[in-house]
Amino acid sequence: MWRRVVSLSSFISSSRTSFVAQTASRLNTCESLTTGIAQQAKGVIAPKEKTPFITFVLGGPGSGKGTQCIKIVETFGFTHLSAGDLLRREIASNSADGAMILNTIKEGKIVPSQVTVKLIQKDMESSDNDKFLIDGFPRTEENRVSFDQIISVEPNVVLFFDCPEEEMVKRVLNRNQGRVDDNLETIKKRLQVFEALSLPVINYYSQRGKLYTIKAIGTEDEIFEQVRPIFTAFELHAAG
Ligand SMILES: Nc1ncnc2c1ncn2[C@@H]1O[C@H](COP(=O)(O)OP(=O)(O)OP(=O)(O)O)[C@@H](O)[C@H]1O
Ligand SMILES: Nc1ccn([C@@H]2O[C@H](COP(=O)(O)O)[C@@H](O)[C@H]2O)c(=O)n1
Ligand SMILES: [Mg+2]
Repeated sequence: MWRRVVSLSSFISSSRTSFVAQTASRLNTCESLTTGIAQQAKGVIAPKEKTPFITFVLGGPGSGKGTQCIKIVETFGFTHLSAGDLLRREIASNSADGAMILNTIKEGKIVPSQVTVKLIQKDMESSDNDKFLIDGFPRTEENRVSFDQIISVEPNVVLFFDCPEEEMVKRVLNRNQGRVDDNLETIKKRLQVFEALSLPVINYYSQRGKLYTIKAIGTEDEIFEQVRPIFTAFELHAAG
């Protein structure tokens, strides 16, 4: 179904096969699609566009982003795209960028934005959902600008899991998932990168009124009770 719609979407979009155009085409029903496309091709009606609902999920290493994303997906039906997981998937698939990504992650540094944004874009475009949690992104100002240029959609919500450093270190060292960056040396570097490069992005969204800060201490359920009303409010808003 998605493949067919993608190929048809080239009729809708004029010069660039944008995410919005592809999303718009997905939102048409199969039946109305053929008629709609034909009418658009003749210039009778404008393409129906629906912008996806985007949540960026930010916080230091081990602050609990991935853990809370699982709960948000279960409760609110988002699609979870973890930038770190997408990069690890590239390493595992032995892609051309795999070795570069592995070295960057081991060093606790940030992978060039275009690489990460293209991976996010690919998963967004192949999803039937229009609600995305983009976890661990944007980590830098360069990430943010690159997303803006390539995907051209503003986030609706930016969550910031604010966790004390010593708690983050403790959680990462206990994580036990075999990650190459879960060691004290790399964690120290990741914390430095977070402070120097990610905090400015968090401040950027705070100034634009998009930031929701969660106190990321306590049990997983207690933390989720701070998250829940944010999305409930958006659901009510959409319904009302
Ligand atoms: N509230 C919590 N209390 C105690 N441990 C937690 C809590 N939330 C998550 N954890 C545990 O802490 C570890 C790190 O959590 P998680 O992987 O969700 O963090 P993250 O922010 O995604 O980290 P990273 O940026 O490194 O991917 C995991 O082992 C997780 O089970
Ligand atoms: N936007 C991003 C996100 C991640 N990375 C690299 O992956 C590492 C692990 O990320 P997690 O979100 O799983 O913690 C991270 O330390 C970076 O090396 C990135 O470059 N850009
Ligand atoms: Mg994570």
